[in-house]
This record gives sequence, C-alpha cells and structure tokens, in this order.
Amino acid sequence: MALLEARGITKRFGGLTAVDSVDFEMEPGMIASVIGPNGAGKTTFFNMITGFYRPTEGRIFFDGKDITGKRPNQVTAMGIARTFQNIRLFANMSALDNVLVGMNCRMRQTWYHAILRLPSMVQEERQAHRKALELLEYVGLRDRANEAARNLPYGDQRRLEIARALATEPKLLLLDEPTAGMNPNETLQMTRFIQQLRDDLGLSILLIEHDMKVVMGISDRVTVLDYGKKIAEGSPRDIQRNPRVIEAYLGRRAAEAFAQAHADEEGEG
Ligand SMILES: Nc1ncnc2c1ncn2[C@@H]1O[C@H](COP(=O)(O)OP(=O)(O)OP(=O)(O)O)[C@@H](O)[C@H]1O
Repeated sequence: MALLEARGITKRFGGLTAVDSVDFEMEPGMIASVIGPNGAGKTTFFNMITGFYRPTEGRIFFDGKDITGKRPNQVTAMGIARTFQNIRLFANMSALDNVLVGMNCRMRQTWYHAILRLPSMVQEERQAHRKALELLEYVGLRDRANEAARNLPYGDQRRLEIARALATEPKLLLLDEPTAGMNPNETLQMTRFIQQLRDDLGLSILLIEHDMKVVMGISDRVTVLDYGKKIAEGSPRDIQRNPRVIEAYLGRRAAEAFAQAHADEEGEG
C-alpha cells in the first residue's frame, strides 16, 4: 500500500493554477524528489501535503487515511514532518529547546499536569530532555545543545531543523531544498545524511531539490513539475534522458540538440 497518495490535487490562487491535477504516490522507505523550474509549484505541492494549504481540488491520503484539509499540527501528529526552504528555527532559543518544541506533539501530559508539576509530568519532561539530546547527538550537534540556534553555522542550522522534524517521530519527512546555500562539501555531507536517515530510521523521504547531482544521486524516483503540471516521473536515469524535462529546464533547442545527439549515439552503437 502507498504511504502517501495524492489524487488529482490542484491549488489555485485567484486566476493562477500553481498545482494542476497532480497524481502522486510514494511507497514506504522510498526517497523521492520533486524537481522543476522556479515557480513550477513544488513548494505549493508540499504545502498541500503538510496542511499549510487546502487543495482547491483533489484528495490526499497518508497511511491509508484521508488527510485532505487537515491542519499542519494534525498532519504532523499523523506522522508527516517537514523542513522549510528558508530555515524556520526559533532563532533565540537553544538547539536543545528547538528539538524539545518538536517533541511537544508527542507528549501526553496536559497543561493541567504541567501547572501542578505532577510526577508524571516531571518524568515525561526528563525523558523528552534525554531523547532531545540523543537526537542532537544523531545529527552531530550534541556539543552545541545550549547554543542559540541563530549562532550555529548554516549547515548546522539545517541539521537542527531536521532534528526538530525527527523529534515529531515522523514516518515521512519532507525536505524543501535541504542543500540550498551549501558548498559542495556540505552538500555531499547532507546527501549522505539523508540516505542515512532512510537507512537507519526506515524513514520515507520526499525532497524538493535544485541540485541535480543530489537528486540523481539519491532518489529512487523523480517527479517533474512544470507550470503546476506533472510532466514526467521515473528513475533518475529516465528523467535525465526525458526530452520534455530537458526542454523545461533548458529550452526547446537544447532538447532537440540533446535528442539528436542521443539518436546519433544510438545509431553508432
Ligand atoms: N500564497 C500564494 N499566493 C499567490 N500565489 C502563490 C502563492 N504561493 C505560490 N504562489 C504562486 O504559485 C506558483 C508556484 O509557486 P511555488 O512556490 O510552489 O513554486 P516552486 O516550484 O516551489 O518555486 P521555487 O523553485 O522558486 O521555490 C508561483 O507562480 C507562485 O508565485
């Protein structure tokens, strides 16, 4: 059974159709990427899955349940976590507190327990604290636990955002441009880290990414959007050779030149 399934999802903003009747499926344990030129609708697609936007049309199913129109906190509680294109940490809070915020959605005690400082509350807080430190250790930030998020180097902030997302105990993690603004070495490390997340934790990962080396290196499947429409879907190898994709990225003449080169190559072989 698919872990995530979108059926004909559409989002219109006034006269503009940002996402147009997109069907999408993801199986558990998969790393999938959504690519496309600027303004293709990638983030809008993410925003619908995570409850930030309600689809104008279509339905979204996660783990067999209809999540269409659910609020972001409900979607998170059901097992979908995300990071953002522009890092959204609590800048003045410590790395540890940022992770604890993520953990909040899994805590069972209520404000009532908190006010009365009941033993069950104190115990749950201690456990959360320990788990948050473990998560920081996992993402390589254990020794920066007490540092304010804004003082961390950029690559570490991205890792912290992932740690906060992991704290919600997701089954599916959505990463919006996880390597944006990184140098080649940081990008390589992040790419390995994403693979590790899937391999160690059995997570399913959906990413938006502009760096084709990253996309082609780690994706099981790539979905291409252009002007809100899905124009191609397949393995990295298929996508790299797809004339419609090349055209969307490079323009028609480049696509024709590519197709010609390909035909020549096959003719020779
Ligand atoms: N809240 C909004 N109101 C109006 N238009 C919007 C809104 N959000 C997105 N759009 C428009 O929808 C289209 C798709 O935008 P979106 O941000 O989803 O694209 P994208 O593929 O993520 O682009 P990029 O790669 O530049 O981040 C764009 O034309 C954008 O201007």
